[in-house]
Amino acid sequence: IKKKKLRPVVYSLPLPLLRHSSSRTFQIDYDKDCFLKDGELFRYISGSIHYSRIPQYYWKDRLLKMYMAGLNAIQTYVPWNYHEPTPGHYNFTGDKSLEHFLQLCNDTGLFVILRAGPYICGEWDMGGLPAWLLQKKSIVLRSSDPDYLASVDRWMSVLLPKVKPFLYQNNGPIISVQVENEYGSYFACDYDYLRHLVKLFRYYLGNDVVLFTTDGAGKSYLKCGTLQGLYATIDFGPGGNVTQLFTVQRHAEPRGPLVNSEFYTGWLDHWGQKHSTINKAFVAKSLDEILALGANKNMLQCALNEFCSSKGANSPYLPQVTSYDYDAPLSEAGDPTDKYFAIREVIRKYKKVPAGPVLPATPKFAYGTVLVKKVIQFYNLICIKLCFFYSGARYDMSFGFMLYRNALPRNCSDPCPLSSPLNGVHDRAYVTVDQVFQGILERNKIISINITGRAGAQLDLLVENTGRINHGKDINDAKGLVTNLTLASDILTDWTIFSLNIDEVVATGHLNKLQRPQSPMYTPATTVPSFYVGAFQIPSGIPYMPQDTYLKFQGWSKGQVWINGFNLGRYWPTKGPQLTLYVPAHILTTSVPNNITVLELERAPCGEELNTPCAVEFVDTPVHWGIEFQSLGTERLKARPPMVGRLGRGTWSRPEP
Ligand SMILES: CCCCNC(=S)N1C[C@H](O)[C@@H](O)[C@@H](O)[C@H]1CO
Repeated sequence: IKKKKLRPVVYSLPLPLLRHSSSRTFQIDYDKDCFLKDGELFRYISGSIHYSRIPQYYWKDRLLKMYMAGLNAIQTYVPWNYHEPTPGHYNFTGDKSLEHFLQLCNDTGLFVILRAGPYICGEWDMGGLPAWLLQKKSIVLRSSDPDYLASVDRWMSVLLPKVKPFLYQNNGPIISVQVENEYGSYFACDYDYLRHLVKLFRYYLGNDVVLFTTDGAGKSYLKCGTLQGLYATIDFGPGGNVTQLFTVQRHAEPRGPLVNSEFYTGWLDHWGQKHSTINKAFVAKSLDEILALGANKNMLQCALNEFCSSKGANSPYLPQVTSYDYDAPLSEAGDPTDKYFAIREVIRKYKKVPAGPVLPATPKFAYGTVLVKKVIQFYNLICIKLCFFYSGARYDMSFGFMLYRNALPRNCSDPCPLSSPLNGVHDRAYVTVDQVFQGILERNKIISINITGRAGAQLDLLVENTGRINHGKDINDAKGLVTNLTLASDILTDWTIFSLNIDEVVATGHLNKLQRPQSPMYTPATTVPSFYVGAFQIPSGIPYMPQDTYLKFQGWSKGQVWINGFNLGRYWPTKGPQLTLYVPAHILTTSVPNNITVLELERAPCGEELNTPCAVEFVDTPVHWGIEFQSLGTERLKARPPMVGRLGRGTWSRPEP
């Protein structure tokens, strides 16, 4: 039999990197209190950039801008749930190609400080831990819980072998790897867990790589966050006494380099709170003090975006906004700000800053108003094949919506109270009876509403996950109806649960083909969660088109939006402060009309009953500090005064461990 010629199996390996180990070294010198790179004193001035929040299309642009700022390193988180969305299934392709990102850092001449988790915080859903861990209701996250550790072991057996070829010792850019994240701020204080992680990281990465921890600049944090064999670093923002703050690090590390792993150049935003800003001069002054001490430092340099819905929340429950603007030196669109140039001038005092022009802000284009029309109410989606029936099984939809359906067990011609006595709506439930809107139940805020309907009428609760708590003891943040509801004195049971991945529905393009309302039960009410679709053509032949833009929802309430199937995230202008969504150019096209799909959950400013057309608007400047009063138009909240909070973290007092 003719031997079948075996074709070489070609793997899509990342760009070639010398895989063999080299003579390169990166170490800590405890005599000279510094890092040594190939035996020479080395101090890093690093900037945070989260590859998981930037389309691959823009990685090079952002990295070059960070390089031109004078940084010699970047710091990035690896969100576990970004790469293992369901147990045992991994994705490191496209915008998730960590290896490609690491190669680009290498090519750009930037070293990498890799914050490998398994927990990362980072205003990311559940701090990067996958929601499917919560299928074990009693799991103790970030501990020696055997089920948690088994999942961590499996995840690290996939991640760390991918990381190893990119270590500096192997001719890669990674000079150090962070284990866990601010563990000292967590209640468990489980040293066996940290020991387990050290063994795991050493097993896969070897004994040469510098492993470190990061904790708030307080002895109480270092107590449970540090471990022998992991170099202890701290984080603090501007406004403190840097010499005094570094004495805290010296409690854990009497010798070795001073390191601030998170110097806050801005701060995070929550829906309904004022936009956080920190004055650039304030930042520059503190940065100067830190660098004058010879310390190593990482700062949040590059703002980012939360496409899809991986945004986290803080406790007491406050979901974070879609944009990770953070008032960072590089904006969410990658535009250098005044703060960027102020920081660059400080760095110039301590090291050579690359000559040549800084890459300019990318051009933005205001494509103008685009009409959209209502095509289907959310509940009618259930009949589309993408729906799933979950007969009460504990299914924690990682992202998106769950629909809970029941029949009214009693006649509520006179209003009956529908309540969540144990505050178990996680996080917002849009309530209808026979498709007639009744109201909204909201975690921590609205735990009872009155509803009306005849016995046996169809009660629907569309439950929205607005982000899992990513910091502190409440990160076991399961979603859906996590405790019973009552209708008057009845406990409602036997729900039919639909868990719908809206991204999949939108990606089918089916909604954009719908020409008119799809159901005899269709009501023109503008207050039932509904999909609106539209399209707009960007003329071809115009140089440099398409360009970045921002999408504005004047008069809309709350929802999500997709363009050409790309999930741009949540809008919530009635809460603010973010009033526009960044739209990166690469999701737009000039060759065919661009599709817009809007899921408005509350009230649209348009429709038959209002006799007004529905529209959204593409503008060329972002608004991060406003709020949209439905009737009153836009009022700009006064920009927040520079925040000087404890540890420079703004007004948030860090929860004690
Ligand atoms: C209000 C609590 C904020 C918790 N987060 C804190 S302290 N931070 C430290 C944390 O390590 C980092 O990932 C970020 O989450 C940062 C805030 O941007």
